[in-house]
Amino acid sequence: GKVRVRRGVPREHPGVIYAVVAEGFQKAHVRAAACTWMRFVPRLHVVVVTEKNETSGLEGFRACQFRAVQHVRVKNVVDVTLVLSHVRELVSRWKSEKWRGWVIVVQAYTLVRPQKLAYLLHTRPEEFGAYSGRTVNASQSPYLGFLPHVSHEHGILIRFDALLQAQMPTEDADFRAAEFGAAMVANALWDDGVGPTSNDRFLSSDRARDEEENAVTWGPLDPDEILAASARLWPTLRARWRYERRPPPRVTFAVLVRESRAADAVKDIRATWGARRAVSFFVGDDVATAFVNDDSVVGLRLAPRPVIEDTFYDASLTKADEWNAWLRHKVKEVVRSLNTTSADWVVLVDDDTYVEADRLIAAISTFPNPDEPVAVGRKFARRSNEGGPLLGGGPGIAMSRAALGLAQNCGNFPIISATVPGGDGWLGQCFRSVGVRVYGDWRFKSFPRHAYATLQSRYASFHRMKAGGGTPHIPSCRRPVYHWTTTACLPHYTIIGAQKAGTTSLHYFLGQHPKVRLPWKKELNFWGSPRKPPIDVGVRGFIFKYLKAFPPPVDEVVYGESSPDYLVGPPRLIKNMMRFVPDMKLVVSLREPADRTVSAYYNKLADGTVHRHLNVADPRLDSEIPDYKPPTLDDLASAVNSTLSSCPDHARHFTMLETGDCYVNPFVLHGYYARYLKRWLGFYPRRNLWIVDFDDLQNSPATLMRDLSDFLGLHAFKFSTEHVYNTRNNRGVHPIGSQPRVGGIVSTVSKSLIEKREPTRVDSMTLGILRYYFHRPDAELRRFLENEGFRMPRWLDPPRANQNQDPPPRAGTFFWPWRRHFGR
Ligand SMILES: Nc1ncnc2c1ncn2[C@@H]1O[C@H](COP(=O)(O)OS(=O)(=O)O)[C@@H](OP(=O)(O)O)[C@H]1O
Repeated sequence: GKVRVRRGVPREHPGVIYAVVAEGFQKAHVRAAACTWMRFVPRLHVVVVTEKNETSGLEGFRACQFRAVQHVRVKNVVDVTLVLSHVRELVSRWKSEKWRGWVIVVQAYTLVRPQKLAYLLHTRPEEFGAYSGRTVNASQSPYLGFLPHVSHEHGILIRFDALLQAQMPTEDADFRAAEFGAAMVANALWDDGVGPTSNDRFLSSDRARDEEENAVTWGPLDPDEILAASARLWPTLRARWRYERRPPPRVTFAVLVRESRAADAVKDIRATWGARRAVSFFVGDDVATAFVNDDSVVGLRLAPRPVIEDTFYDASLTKADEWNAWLRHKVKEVVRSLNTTSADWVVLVDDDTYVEADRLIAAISTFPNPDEPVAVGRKFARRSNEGGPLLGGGPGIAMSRAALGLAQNCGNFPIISATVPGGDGWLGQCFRSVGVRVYGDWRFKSFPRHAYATLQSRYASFHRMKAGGGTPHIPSCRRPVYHWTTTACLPHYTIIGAQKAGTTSLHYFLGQHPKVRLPWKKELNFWGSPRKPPIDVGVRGFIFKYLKAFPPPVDEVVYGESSPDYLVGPPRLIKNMMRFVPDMKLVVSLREPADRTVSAYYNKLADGTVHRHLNVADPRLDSEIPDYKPPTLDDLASAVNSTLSSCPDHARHFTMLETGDCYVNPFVLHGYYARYLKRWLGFYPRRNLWIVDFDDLQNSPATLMRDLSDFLGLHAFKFSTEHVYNTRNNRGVHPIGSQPRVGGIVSTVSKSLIEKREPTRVDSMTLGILRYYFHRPDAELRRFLENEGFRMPRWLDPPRANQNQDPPPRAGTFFWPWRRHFGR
């Protein structure tokens, strides 16, 4: 019954575990409520409480993709004591007595503002006591009216230590009701000396509208109200501000610019995130500002800075002192020159930081009042003891205008150690001395290491975007990736197979499109290949080995790769791809499997890589193995035939790559398309998959390319499809020898030549065996394509005329080619 279990509450949202009673609601309603809370707080720790068979509540939370969801089943969700006992048991399993956090029990029909609650608990914990909520007076309460208790409808907030101490009443069958339970809890806590604190931040629905600003919860709301409220509250911040008729907070960005790179940094920031924002640049000396003539660049006229570069963490304390002293001086001057009246908030940020300004403003606006002295940013956890409550200056320090006003009066502070950074250290000491409260916020990111995370994340700023300075140009390709070492585009499509089904032609045909960029070679085989079993791909590999294989990003282009071995890859390969590119478009070309086998065989024979293909662990070429005689196609077919007679169930057939009991060589087995396609659709949605009929590539390539580029969302283009790539007589992609050729030099032949070419003679018996072998896989493929609603490739539709007429081969009959081979 567990959903997704992640241990521990994330540091960023200290200490509130939400026990949500989600029973008897429609999924849409739970989702509306849950997704509303979660819009800005993706990492709430939620315990979903349901009765036995209830699933809609769980699904509602799942739909919002909460990171930490746990499921508790209780006999009766209406009994609050029961709910709390279970939750207590669960929480105490992973939280020790020392944990200073809170548990809040709310109903799925209670709307919550989690950030506000976290903020209040952090700033004014005394307001909540050990046990609080909206108290219900005796006359309103049908049960145990003489005991003060809080209404379960608006949320019951209990400090975890009080919950642990409380002697929970045992279940009482006669009094199963929420009020009763709440009163019993109150009673239990009361005995321990803590009564409930009445708190009007827990609002009942009828007062919700008027007191919205103060409230942390509203309840009960009926389902439609939940939907309306979630639509009303924060579909986006802008809508919310519009609804509340209050202007969004005015935020000014102050960028500390390093003198040596001032020109580039200012240009880059103006070209990217600074384009639509109020940004001032502060440079320490006048020389560096000479290049611009505008008010947004402020020269501070500081004394020339010391010549120590970047190395201050390693430098000796004396040198670090000198450097730190200069930085302190600079930050102090910047703080002094900022205007406290023109903005509600000021964000101090380094010049190698990329700011997602909307997200940053969203983060700030959870602090409603700019007249409270608060500062928000990334906390330096380890250094805080030394200097004060330190925030890292790189990813940005946001301070309210009240905090700024106070900080402007700060004087000098001594440098405590070389590890307390200069400017940030000064600010920390300053904040402490004037009583500015400092909050850590995970959205200020100091190293955006995870390229993929930055795309999907809710991070508000990314520090160290480009080593050595400047905000990088964020490419406006469809799927940009930013990383502090690079910018790139995520690939949009991959041609995953099948091998020998014209993937090279497709690859280079697509490459003709003006919007398509191909990597430096066909077949990167990055996610895994037969000779490189897929390991879990890491971020560094993804960036340096994969993204770097593509040309540098330019506007509005589409990146695509082709590695036909992916199709037959194991699940791990697909998972790797899924993790980094969850909406990759997949293109698969299908060729009549017996023809495919023949083509694959003759190509490997020409390459001298038959042995390697059959023994993936051994990279040697055929010619490198003494006395190696590659098996003939007839040999291979007969071997398959004997496997089929001893092992008639195709499901048990495997190549050596996979584990299984009945061996079938990969030349043949890779034509078992249904098996592989099903595996892919176990991960990727059907809409991401496009199936090409090889027959169309041969006969109507123009139409095929038109449909394919439609699927990839490319504008109409006239592809030249005259040439045929990578034919068996004219190998372009693969080695004739050992090294693959570089992508640019791919040999093609014109179609007319191919048509004139002498066909490779294949023994009819061999072809018969192959065709017979593929009856079952083809039937499976046909069913699969039908079920998934794909167009049938021509070789399956209409059914092959002789399909049922081929006599089934009898075991032993077809051994003659084998014998012939060895007889010589
Ligand atoms: N446009 C067109 N028309 C007809 N046939 C074509 C076309 N493009 C590729 N081909 C044939 O496809 C075979 C090569 O497939 P791949 O490029 O996928 O091979 S590989 O897996 O990348 O090695 C190879 O098949 P064989 O020649 O039978 O080996 C190519 O001739």
